[in-house]
Amino acid sequence: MTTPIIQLDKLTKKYEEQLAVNNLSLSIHKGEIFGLLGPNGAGKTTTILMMLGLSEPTSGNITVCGINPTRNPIAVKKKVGYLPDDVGFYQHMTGLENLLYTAQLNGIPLDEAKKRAHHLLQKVDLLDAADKKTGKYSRGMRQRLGLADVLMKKPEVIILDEPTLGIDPEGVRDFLKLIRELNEEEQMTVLLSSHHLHQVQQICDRVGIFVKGELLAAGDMESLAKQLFVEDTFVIEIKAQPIHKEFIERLQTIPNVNKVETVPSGIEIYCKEDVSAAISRAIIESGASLYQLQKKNFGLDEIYHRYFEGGNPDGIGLTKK
Ligand SMILES: Nc1ncnc2c1ncn2[C@@H]1O[C@H](COP(=O)(O)OP(=O)(O)OP(=O)(O)O)[C@@H](O)[C@H]1O
Repeated sequence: MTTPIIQLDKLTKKYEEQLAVNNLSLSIHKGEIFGLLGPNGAGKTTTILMMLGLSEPTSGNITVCGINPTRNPIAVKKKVGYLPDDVGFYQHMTGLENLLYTAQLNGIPLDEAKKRAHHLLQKVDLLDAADKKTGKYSRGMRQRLGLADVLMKKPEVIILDEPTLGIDPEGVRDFLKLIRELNEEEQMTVLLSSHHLHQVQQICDRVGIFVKGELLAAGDMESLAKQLFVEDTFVIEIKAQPIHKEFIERLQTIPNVNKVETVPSGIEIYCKEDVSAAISRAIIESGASLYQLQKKNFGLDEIYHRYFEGGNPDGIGLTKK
C-alpha cells in the first residue's frame, strides 16, 4: 500500500453547538478514486473545506500532498483541484478564455496553456463550444468545463463535491467515465463526494460511508459488507424443488446460518460463513433437486439502505464492528 496522499487524523469540526465532523480518521492513497458517501448534512462539504484549508478544524490534523492545509492553504491550492457542485465562470468570457485565465492565475505560460486547454476541451467534449460564452453553457457543459478548469494546473488530487448534480443520466455516465479515464491517464487521486450510491459504486475504488459527521465504515464493497453486516456476511441464493417446511428447517440447522428466507425467486440464506457446500449437501440429501446456487454480492445500495433500515444506523439485524 502506498503512502497516503490525504491523511485525516481525529478531525473534528464544531459550528457553535453543531458537531459537523466528529473525530474523523481516514487515509486516501495516491491514484485511487475514493467516494465519500453520505446523506445531506453528513459533513462531507465541511470535511472537503477543511482539506482545502478553507475552514479551520476545531481539533485534529490534516495532511494533503504532504502539506498542512490549515497552515498553508495556498500551497495546497497549487496541488489540489476543487470542483464544487455548481461551478462559476466569467459568463461574458468563452470556455477557452476562462481556461486561459485560470492558467494565467496559476502562472502557466500562454503557449503551454493553449495546448493544455485544447487537449482538455477535447477530453471533456467541448471543443466545438470552446468559443462560446459560458453564460450560454448548459449545466452539464459548465460541469465539464469545470473539470477541464481544475485540471489546467495538473493537480495531484481532484476533489469533486456532488459533481453530477442536475446533469441528465447520459451526461452523468459520460462524466463518470471521463473521471475514470483522467484518473488512469494522469494518475490523479480523486475524492468524490456524493449521495448517489450508484455513481459512487460505478467508479470508486473505495468508499467511506459518512453519517452525522462520523465515518461509519470505509473500504471496497466486500470489506464494507463485512464491516457493516458482521452478522450476515454471506447471502446464498438457491433455486430448488420441492421446497417444504422441513426442508427450510433443515437449512436453518446448518452451522453459521443466521436466517433462511423464502423469496419469489427461491430461497435466501443469510450466513456468517460461506456454507454453500453444506447447503447443497442438505438439499440433495433431502431428495430435492438443486437448480441454482449462487452467492449474492452486496451492492452499495444494499449496504447503504440496509444500514439505514428504519432510518437508524443501529438498525435491525446489523452490527457495526
Ligand atoms: N457555516 C456553517 N455554520 C453552521 N453549521 C453549518 C455550517 N456549514 C455546515 N453546517 C452544518 O454542519 C453539518 C454538515 O454540513 P455539510 O454541508 O458539511 O454536510 P454535507 O454532507 O456536505 O451535506 P450536503 O450533501 O447537504 O451538502 C450540517 O448539519 C450543517 O447544517
